Amino acid sequence: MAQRVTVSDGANKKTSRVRVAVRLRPYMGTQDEKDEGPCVRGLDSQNLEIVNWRNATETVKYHFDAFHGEQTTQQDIFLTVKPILPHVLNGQNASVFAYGPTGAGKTHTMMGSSDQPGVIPRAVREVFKMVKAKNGDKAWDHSIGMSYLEIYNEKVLDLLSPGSQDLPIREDKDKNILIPGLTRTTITSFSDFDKHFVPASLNRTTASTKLNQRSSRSHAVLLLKVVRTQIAPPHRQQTGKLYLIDLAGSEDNRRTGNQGIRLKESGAINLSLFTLSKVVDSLNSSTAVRVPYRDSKLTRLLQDSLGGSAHSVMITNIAPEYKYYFDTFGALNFASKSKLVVNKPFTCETVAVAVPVLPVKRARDGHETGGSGTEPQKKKLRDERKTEQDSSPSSAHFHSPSVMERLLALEKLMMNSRDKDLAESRKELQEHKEKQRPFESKAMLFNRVGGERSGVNKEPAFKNSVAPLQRKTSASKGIKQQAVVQPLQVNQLQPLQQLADVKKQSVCVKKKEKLFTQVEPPDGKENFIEVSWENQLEESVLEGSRQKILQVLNSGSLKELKGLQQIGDKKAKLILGWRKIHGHFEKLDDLVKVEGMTGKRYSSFMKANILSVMGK
Ligand SMILES: Nc1ncnc2c1ncn2[C@@H]1O[C@H](COP(=O)(O)OP(=O)(O)OP(=O)(O)O)[C@@H](O)[C@H]1O
Repeated sequence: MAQRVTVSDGANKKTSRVRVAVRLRPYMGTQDEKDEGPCVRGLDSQNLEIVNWRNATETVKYHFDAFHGEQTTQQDIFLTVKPILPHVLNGQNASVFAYGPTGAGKTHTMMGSSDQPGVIPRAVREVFKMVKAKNGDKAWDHSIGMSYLEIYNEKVLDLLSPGSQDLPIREDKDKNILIPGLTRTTITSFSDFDKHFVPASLNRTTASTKLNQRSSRSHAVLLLKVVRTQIAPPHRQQTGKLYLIDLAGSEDNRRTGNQGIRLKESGAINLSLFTLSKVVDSLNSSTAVRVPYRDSKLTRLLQDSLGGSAHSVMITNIAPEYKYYFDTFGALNFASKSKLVVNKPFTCETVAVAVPVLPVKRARDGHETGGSGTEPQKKKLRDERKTEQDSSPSSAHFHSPSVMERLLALEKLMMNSRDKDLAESRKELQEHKEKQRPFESKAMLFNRVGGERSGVNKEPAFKNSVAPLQRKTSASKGIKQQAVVQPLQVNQLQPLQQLADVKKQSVCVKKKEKLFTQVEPPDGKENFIEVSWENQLEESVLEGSRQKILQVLNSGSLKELKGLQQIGDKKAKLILGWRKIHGHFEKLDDLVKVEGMTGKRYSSFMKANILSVMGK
């Protein structure tokens, strides 16, 4: 019976980090109508930089296990993958996948062409070569089987048996992932493989989108199973699996022009890619408790071949043209959460024209089409559609002026005008409250909000304190902004100071998280509370309000966002910009990741908005 081989270098220690390489495809004039030049460039074999959209005079620098520039050959890419292949012959599992925006070169990297074969044909050839070499010792017999499937709209379809139904993914008692009913063809040579692989590839679902004439609409997964059987007794047998995956491209439907079926495909693609990014994050994080393999078919399939004892290489494909800027930025952030902002000018020609206008333009576009669609859960996907349909009522909900809104606006006014007599303002507030008996209990809560805010008064008011977009003029500010980003991998070559900055960033995150639940200490004056104001509300009411706020944050237009309490024009744009890069807010707490939204402001924002929602 096949046994699972694990590699252990300590109890419960994850042994295999996902190795990340980035490949920059050559600049294509045809993809750049405005002739703006590249927005990203390599620095050396591990580092690259991309123009900072917030400040065109700066670049954001990334470090990876490997960086492959525009001149890279298919063989160079294969050499990044080659080291993991021998493990498959030792009964271990491995996976290689190409990730990146649509049109950035994933299929070119994985499949290639007849004159420039990609990772898949090269890896298969190499496996045969290794098996041949091993067969020389006569101790083990090897057999190789191939399966080939696509995951299309969250369905597992057999590419070697077109027309088959959605196949189930199961796990056996040894935690091996199996797909009952999936064709497995024994192959004895590379030409044998080619004979099956080429026609089966034509079965893959592709379609033309605005960004790629032949865009892959599914994740194509080639599985090689190498079974190694000991010739002499006790005839031990080991099975190693190699997954070679050409992922569908992450998509921004504002630019693909996707509608109807394409849009549905896109939702499924983005969902699985989002889950994949969470899985990779968890695997590379020392603190993650649960790896969310089960959240998509793709990651479920890869469960025994990605992370744990398996060996994985992710090739992130990126494109240099400005029109891919946000896709590239998103892909790089997925590939490495450990980024460094440096105050170093990029070449003037490449930054002068496009960057500063992009965020605003795209944020507006976002509302017209309902966002990029990077949804964390299937449920959210459904919710998103529902949200699209419900968008007007939702907007009305947050725009209809209410007593609570007016009360809160009054309080905001109080906070904004520092010179205003506090006692007088409170008197005014009290008058409003008295007029509205039905809201008495809520108004009491509001008073408490005001109490907590008495400490906030010492800080600039929200509207006036939103940081301008071009604010990264010092290294310290840059680092502060990254505080919301968890490092994916530690850059061994980073100077000590930079490593210290990364550490600082985690501390910062912790502090912010604490603020969410902490009740601010009394300031010795009036209106302070000892217990969390949330405890005063019924949980279901609170949850309902939170959901409404989250819905607006995730699908609201600029106008709808501005309808939220304490969200002005600048903050609304920053939220839209954040959404564009990172996808949706999974939870409300994620709002602190938006520039300028401190833990304190977040607490205040939540109170104001929950009360506002309740007051309607
Ligand atoms: N390194 C490269 N050198 C030359 N041409 C490339 C390179 N990478 C990609 N291309 C070309 O760019 C175009 C888009 O590439 P490809 O289809 O591989 O993108 P993709 O990321 O797989 O897109 P999708 O996700 O939409 O399937 C193709 O015409 C391809 O030949």
